[in-house]
Amino acid sequence: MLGTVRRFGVSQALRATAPRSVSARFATQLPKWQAPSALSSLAATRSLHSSFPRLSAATAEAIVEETESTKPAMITEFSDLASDNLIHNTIIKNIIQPDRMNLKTMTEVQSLTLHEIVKGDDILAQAKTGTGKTLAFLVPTLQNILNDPTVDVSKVGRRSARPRTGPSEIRALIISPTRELAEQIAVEARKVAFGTGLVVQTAVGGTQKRAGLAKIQQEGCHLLIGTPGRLKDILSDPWTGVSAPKLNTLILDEADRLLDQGFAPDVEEIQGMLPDPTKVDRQTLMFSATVPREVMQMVRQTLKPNFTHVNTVREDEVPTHVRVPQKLIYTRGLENNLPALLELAQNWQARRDNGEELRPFKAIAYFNSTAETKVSADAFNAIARSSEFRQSSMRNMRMLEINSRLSQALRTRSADNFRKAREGILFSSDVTARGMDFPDVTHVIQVGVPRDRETYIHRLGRTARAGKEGEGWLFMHPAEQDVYRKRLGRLPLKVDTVLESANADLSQTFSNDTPVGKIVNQINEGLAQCDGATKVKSYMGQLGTATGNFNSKREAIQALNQMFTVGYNMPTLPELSPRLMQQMGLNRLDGVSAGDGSRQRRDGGFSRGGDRGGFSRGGDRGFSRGGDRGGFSRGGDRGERGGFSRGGDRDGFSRGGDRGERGGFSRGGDRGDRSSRPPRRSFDDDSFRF
Ligand SMILES: Nc1ncnc2c1ncn2[C@@H]1O[C@H](COP(=O)(O)OP(=O)(O)OP(=O)(O)O)[C@@H](O)[C@H]1O
Repeated sequence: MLGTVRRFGVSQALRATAPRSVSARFATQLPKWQAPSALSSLAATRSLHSSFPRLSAATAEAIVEETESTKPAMITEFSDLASDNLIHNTIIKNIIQPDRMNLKTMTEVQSLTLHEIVKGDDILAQAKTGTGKTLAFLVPTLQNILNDPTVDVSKVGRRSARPRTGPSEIRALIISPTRELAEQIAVEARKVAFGTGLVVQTAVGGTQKRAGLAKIQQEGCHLLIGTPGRLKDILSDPWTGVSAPKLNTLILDEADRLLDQGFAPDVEEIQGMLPDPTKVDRQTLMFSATVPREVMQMVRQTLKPNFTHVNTVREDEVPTHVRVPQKLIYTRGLENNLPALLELAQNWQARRDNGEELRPFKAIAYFNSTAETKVSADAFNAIARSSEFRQSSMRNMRMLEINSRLSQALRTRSADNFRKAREGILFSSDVTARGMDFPDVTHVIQVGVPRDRETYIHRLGRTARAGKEGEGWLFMHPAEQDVYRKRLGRLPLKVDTVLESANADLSQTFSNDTPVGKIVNQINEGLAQCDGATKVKSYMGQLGTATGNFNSKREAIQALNQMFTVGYNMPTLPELSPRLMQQMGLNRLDGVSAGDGSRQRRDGGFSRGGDRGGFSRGGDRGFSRGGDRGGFSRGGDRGERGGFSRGGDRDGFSRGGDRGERGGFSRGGDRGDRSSRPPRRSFDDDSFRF
């Protein structure tokens, strides 16, 4: 991958040119400003908040070793940040006041980066998911803007008056890989900046560009937060009047994602639109829970040579929270995934009903293909509408769906509803895998082996945040075993056999007399109410994932066919066009249904009720057009990536006509240079569609 990324030249564009020494401080090389006095308060802090990731013993030891008496003491309490005017009183109040953010003690990553950022250093910060990285970069960045004498916030507090800022007053820019994350960061930033006069704005895809621009023009902007596509769009368009000639700080949240080949070209272009770093000094901050080795080199080329590397995940540590139990469920077939998911929810609820003190079941189920997300959400929604469910103790569970195929309004609504929900399941693609801070998620369930280790870690990180407990589950077909080992490496997953329906033979007929039979029948009824076309899309979507994940293509096809006929109860398999079969290397495989889709059309196409199957809506174009996206097409947002091939072939690989896409299988999308990486991604790949 590095080779590819280097070709894009991001490092050049990103590099600040001020002369620097050549020392980067790494991992446990902790802030030089740490003084021994901090350790007593440290111990007190930890005893108060034992489960929250504060400074670890190893860190503390390292701190003692690294201590230089000339450096200021490390601060661990937000209230102490007022000393030496380090952080503006208004910001501190916003953070600590009970009626505001109500936070008291800084997390490890916050303590370890604050001084360095205020000092103006470039930083790479790696800390586990849910440990407060957002505030770690927001607080000092907002403070730095306030410290800038050319920033005018003199009209603060006067109701009608806005501070004197225009669209060209942007001092800091935060790039986020997803829209939802950008919005979430903005909400947090506005809380921190409240009453300071600093103006925070967003620029994210899927929203009305004109309305967003008008807001920036009317209200001005000091801190802009956005997604790569929209940022590029507005910064490159002279008619928007939005530019950043005084920009001093650039922040890449989920930095490894933004430096990956999918986003790197956009990030590079955005850099090119910012002031020349030889003329306007620029600080660059990178934050993520994961920094794979490949990206590390890229980071080094990107940051100033003496950047500070704060890594709160020890080298010898698995970068998932030890306190998150992670369970591996082998499923008999792909059709067992949904029954197993329902059983998991029911088991939890039954324990609650029996008086165990458990939090309400609030889960995110991650799928590797968008269409599978939809089928699953549709089936569970149908179940939730049944009278049996509505009379059960699970009746308050919300069944929500989020993926890039939904309009931005629906995505936002789903995210908001899930945030507010006390209990429920969010059926999600990877659009929520990074950074999203949904409160009180008790379970993260990953259906199928994810594309890479980082994805596993970030998805898992949606639970057990800010010191809370949580569980991780991975549902996996036995034929994914090899890829599981290669891709995920060392992780603390334990095989669990508690879910009976995961191993049931679903080709049998079940009576409602047994718990498993009841679950299977509920799922069957739910799936029976799903659109046949959606099921075809799900098959097609999973075709790419399964052939990439399974030990062999033959096993993948068998498993998919079984899921389609037995699980989805569809009588005829989707036909694959000769061209598609050739491209996927499926030509000589038994079980592949070759054709042009006429069988599905003859049989009734997109009938509701799920018993007749479906194929393509319009004429004889094969699987889907851009809008349908039956698995291979791409579409939706600007800035999306991935998919299969480019070039709009109508046998199922068409692009959705969106702008700014790149990558994909045919264009080096198999990351051949990441030898340990999975070569394939789902064809209706969602995590590239932000
Ligand atoms: N010092 C603190 N004390 C208690 N809670 C905190 C503190 N700082 C942040 N939080 C809360 O912790 C939660 C997680 O924070 P945040 O979303 O910034 O995590 P993150 O490290 O960025 O996670 P991810 O890697 O998933 O993006 C948020 O709800 C946030 O409000």
